[in-house]
Formats: sequence, C-alpha cells, structure tokens
Amino acid sequence: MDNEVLVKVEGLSKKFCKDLKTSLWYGVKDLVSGVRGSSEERELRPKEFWAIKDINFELKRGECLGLIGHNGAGKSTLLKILNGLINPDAGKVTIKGRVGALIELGAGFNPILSGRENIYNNGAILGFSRKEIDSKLEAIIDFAELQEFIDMPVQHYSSGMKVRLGFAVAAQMEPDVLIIDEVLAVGDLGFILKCFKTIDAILPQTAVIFVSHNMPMVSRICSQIILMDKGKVKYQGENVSKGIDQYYNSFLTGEESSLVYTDNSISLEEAFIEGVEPINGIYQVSWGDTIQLNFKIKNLTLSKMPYISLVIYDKEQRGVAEIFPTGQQLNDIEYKGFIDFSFKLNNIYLSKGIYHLTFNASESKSFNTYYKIHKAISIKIDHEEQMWTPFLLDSELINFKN
Ligand SMILES: Nc1ncnc2c1ncn2[C@@H]1O[C@H](COP(=O)(O)OP(=O)(O)OP(=O)(O)O)[C@@H](O)[C@H]1O
Repeated sequence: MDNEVLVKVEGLSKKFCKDLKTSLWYGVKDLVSGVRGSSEERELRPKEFWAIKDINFELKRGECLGLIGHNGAGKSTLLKILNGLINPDAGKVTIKGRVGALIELGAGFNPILSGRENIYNNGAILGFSRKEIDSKLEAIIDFAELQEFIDMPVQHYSSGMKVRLGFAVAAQMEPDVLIIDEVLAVGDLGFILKCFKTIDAILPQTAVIFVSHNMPMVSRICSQIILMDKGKVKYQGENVSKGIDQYYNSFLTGEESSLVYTDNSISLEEAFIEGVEPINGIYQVSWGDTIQLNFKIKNLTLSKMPYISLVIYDKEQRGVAEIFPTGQQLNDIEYKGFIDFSFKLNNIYLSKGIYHLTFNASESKSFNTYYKIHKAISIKIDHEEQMWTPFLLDSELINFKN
C-alpha cells in the first residue's frame, strides 16, 4: 500500500495555438478527421506550439512532486491535464484514487451558489455521499475560517476566501492525490502556514503535486522535482536543491548593479573579491571560505571618511545578513580622490545559492546615507552537501551518553 504508484504520466504532450481564429479552424478540422477516423495530427501546424512536451513521471503515496519553472513554462497546463480539465494531444495519465485539486482561483466552484452548497457539489463530484459530506462540513468550514460567510454566494468572496474554501475542500476530503497550483500564494501568511501544516499531516497517505515559485516552500515539502522550460523538462529527479539551483541559474544573465540612492558626494567605482575570478559577473565562493571584499570609491565632496556597511540578499531579495565592519575610522579626509576599502569576511556559512551584496556608505553606522547600490557584488556559494536553507550552522558533537 505504501509504495503504491498513484500517478503515472507517460509521454504527455499538449499543444496550443497562438491565435484564436486558427485554433477554431484546427478544432473543426480535427473534429472532421476524428469522425472520419483518420490519424490524429501529431506535428505542429503553423501558429501552434507545445505548451508541454513529452512529460513522464511516477508518484507514489507519501511523495511530493514540485513543479517549477518560469512563467509560461507549462506547469498549470500539466496540472489541468492531470485534473482532467483539458485533454492531452499525446501521452497517457493514470491516476488511482480520489483527486483533490486547487488549480485556478474559483475553478470548480459555481459562483452563484453559496460556499456551503459548493462544498456539497464538490464532495459529490469526489464521490462522497450527502451523509459523508455532512460529517466533514464543519471541519471544512472551520479550516477555511469562513463561518460567517459560508451562506454567501461564492462570486462575492475575495480571492483569499476562494482559496481558503478551495484548499479546505481539496485537503479535508481525504484525497489520495492532492494537486496544488500557485493560487495558494493568494492566501494570507497565516493561512499558507496552516495549509503547509495540513500538507505535512496528509502527505504520508497522499501523493502531492505542488506548483510554486516559492523555492523555500518547494524545498521544504517536495521529495522530487521537475524543472520545466518552454514545455520541456530541464531537470527531473530527487535532488530537489539541484533543480532549484538550475532554476536560479537560469536568471543569472543580465544581473547588473542598480543605484538606489546618491547625494552625489561619492560614487562606487570598483567592487570585487580578492583573488577570485567572477564567472558571468558572479564570484564563486565555497561554503566556509574567508574572503576579502574590496571597494574603491570616488570621493567628490566628502570631508570625512564614510562608514561602509553591507547587506546580503538572497535570490528572492530577502535580507539574510548585515555586515557592519569594525575598525572603521571616520577621520577627516586630506584630499579628494579615490578611497580603497578592504574588508575581511570570515567563514561564510551561507548555504548554497546566489547572494547579492548591497553597498551602503553613510555618515555613521546608522545616520545620513550618502550612497546605496544594490548588487555591488554577486556571490555564488558552492557546497557539496545538497542543502537548501538560508544558512548552515556549523556544529560538532561535544558530549555523548549511552
Ligand atoms: N487555453 C490556452 N490557449 C492557448 N495557449 C494557452 C492556453 N493555456 C495556456 N496556454 C499557453 O501555454 C503556455 C504554458 O502556460 P501555463 O499556464 O501552463 O504556464 P505556467 O508554467 O503555469 O506559467 P505561470 O508560472 O505563469 O503560472 C503559455 O505560453 C500559455 O500562454
């Protein structure tokens, strides 16, 4: 039972047409050729493209597949085929058991019916009797936190309320397969955290397919990953952090520093890491390395030394660390020109991934900014361990009793 394959996808492909008129014309042609019994059109015709091409995977109970990729990569199309909302042009999907799905905002709900009536409708579609739905109703309403609004037509629900109801129905109906698209992100943080707690709880009995652009969430719950690009698989496997790395690496081109603020008293002329050659503008550093950061600024009007501080941002623009180098002396400046700063950064324990340093020069540690620039230096931290958390803490065993 535990190792039962619940979802099997073989050679799945779906094509779309870029223009509606042509698409309708092809639809009529396909209908006629279908009636005549002639073979299906497998090749692309003018204006058609593969939204997904040759996707294969198997998912067992207790496993969670993360689907990641740029906008338009084909993730939602794949989910819609799995949920039976659209038909593939080639390939086969085999799903065992009950499918709970949260795909499009409001999809699966009748807008003129109330939340309560929609719960009964959805439950019936999933094969539950009225009595069974009765017994689950309170739990669903409680989970969705919609007690007050459950008798209001769904068309008057806010986006977050629709997601709450959708997830509550999908997750509380004991699905064997749970399909969740990015729509979950519409919920507020409290609800998203509650959803993840629920996913953790039902995962041992369920096969979960999860689409997200939120890599920390993907890395937290997924046991395998498919990185899609223009409908094709770019990475597939159980090494989730490798897939995420590849996804992030696909954004590496065109990374340029961006000036946030200047009062025209200084400008940053150079920023680099001593002894490290950047690749595509990114300095490759190993986890735990000690590095030397060098900055050259051009002083235009300052008469005192500025205070330099740095902030490290991860790929998703979350600040993960601040650096206030000690030993800086805010003395008078003798003459205008260039000033070189070198800072040592001991043992970087940030985990694998890309980070950007924001350079900040101000009158003192927390007063009067002169100059601020994002992505002054970009760093890629390498580590042989497959980890994907904001940073790694170094620890050693100091005591052990048996
Ligand atoms: N019904 C449709 N008719 C024509 N093209 C479509 C249709 N549905 C999707 N597409 C196209 O298929 C491609 C894949 O879309 P899809 O919604 O699957 O991407 P996605 O990976 O889910 O993107 P996102 O991250 O933005 O949600 C896109 O180019 C999209 O324009």
